[in-house]
Amino acid sequence: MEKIIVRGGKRLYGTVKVEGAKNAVLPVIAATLLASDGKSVIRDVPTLSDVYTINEVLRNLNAQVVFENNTVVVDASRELKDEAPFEYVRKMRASVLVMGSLLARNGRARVALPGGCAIGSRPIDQHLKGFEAMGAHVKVGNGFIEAEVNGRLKGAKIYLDFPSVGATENIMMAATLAQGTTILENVAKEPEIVDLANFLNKMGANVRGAGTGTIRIEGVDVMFGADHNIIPDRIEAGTFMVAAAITGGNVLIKGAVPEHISSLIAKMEEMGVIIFEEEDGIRVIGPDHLRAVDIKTMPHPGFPTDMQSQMMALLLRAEGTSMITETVFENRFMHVEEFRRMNADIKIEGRSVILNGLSNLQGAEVSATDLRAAAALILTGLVADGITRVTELKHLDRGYVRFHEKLASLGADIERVKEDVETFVIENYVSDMNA
Ligand SMILES: CC(=O)N[C@H]1[C@@H](OP(=O)(O)OP(=O)(O)OC[C@H]2O[C@@H](n3ccc(=O)[nH]c3=O)[C@H](O)[C@@H]2O)O[C@H](CO)[C@@H](O)[C@@H]1O
Ligand SMILES: C=C(OP(=O)(O)O)C(=O)O
Repeated sequence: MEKIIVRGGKRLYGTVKVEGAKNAVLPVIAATLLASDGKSVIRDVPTLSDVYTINEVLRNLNAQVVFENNTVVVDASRELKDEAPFEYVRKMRASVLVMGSLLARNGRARVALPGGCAIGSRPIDQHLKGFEAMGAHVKVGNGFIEAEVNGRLKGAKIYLDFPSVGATENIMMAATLAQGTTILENVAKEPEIVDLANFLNKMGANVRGAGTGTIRIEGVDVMFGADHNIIPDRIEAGTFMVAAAITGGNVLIKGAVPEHISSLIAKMEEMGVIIFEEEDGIRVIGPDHLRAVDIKTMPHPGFPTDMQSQMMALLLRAEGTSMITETVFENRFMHVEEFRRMNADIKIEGRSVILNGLSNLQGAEVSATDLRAAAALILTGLVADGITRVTELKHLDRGYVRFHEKLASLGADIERVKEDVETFVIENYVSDMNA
């Protein structure tokens, strides 16, 4: 079993560079399927397990994909297959993002139903509502969603009941090759939506308004491969900002874009963290005393749910009582029990968590329940007394590249090991005997 082992107590200093954004690169790679002519070259691609998974999905659909030196090259000019099987969708829900491109390109798409996951049930009804409004017949059965259209998709006016990131992206991709104009209302405004729109426009699409609440897409007849650099990962940047703050360190996070994380900067400043914008990134200096604050996760530009668990770790070091309310996912508090194993004074009340900071955090064996929980537990380990062992690293590898190495380069006492269960039991037995 692989584990990350952290010994708490080191302040972090130095510079760390942010990778390309996971949540931008996945839809962009899905969008390359729209090009029936020419190759797409996607740069600044992080070496995450999710990227390998989406590349496999594309290869399975008959696209040619090469991933080398942080660059993905896709040739989707051959005839594409229609189906994304369960083995990929199960590994990564974002596989469902190929549906819009396939439907637009082939007139048919069959994608395994994603099902629920550790952070909630995560339905895709808004994606499907959009496809149906554009003339597709959608059928769900035998664990698959099948969407089919007679001829081409037709532009439509679509209102999303919630500004879903995935639905905005999937419908946007489908609408690029539709006949006529699509007006998408109440859409997600995340920076990753803007990045996708920029890529689609380079491919020959006509998408306007990304980043606002309404997106207008004039359908085009054909799209081409294009060259694109992925935006920096604001959630990875935010995670290192918390790492600096929680340890009372001083770290320059290179490549971080302040405008993408203004809600996080505001909340950290409210807590007393010192933050400077520098030419090539954001500098974070952790103070000796942190103040408690309340946080509510919201769609962008509200506070990102993907930073909720890392901020929970930081608030455990703040003086006073904080409340975190999760409004985006209905079940994104699985990590709370793991924090309690580290002696955190924390409880769940409905969709909120109430926590009292400054309890004596203790190292423990904890299990990552999702990728941000993995990062949050490691961050807590940086300041806990003794040794923290974090397991279930497959979650971490979905969203962070060489996380432990980057923290070690800033001075953390951290390693990643393959530890068999027997050795661990014996070690603990010996240390218990010596205690
Ligand atoms: C690969 C990727 O980019 N993942 C991000 C994306 O996920 P994802 O695109 O899955 O998130 P959504 O914005 O779609 O989901 C937000 C909420 O809307 C609900 N919903 C969504 C679609 C739908 O058809 N029906 C419905 O009810 C979901 O269950 C959830 O409660 O945005 C989330 C919210 O910022 C982030 O946490 C994820 O990191
Ligand atoms: C929830 C996340 O990702 P995904 O939507 O890929 O599960 C995340 O990045 O925190």
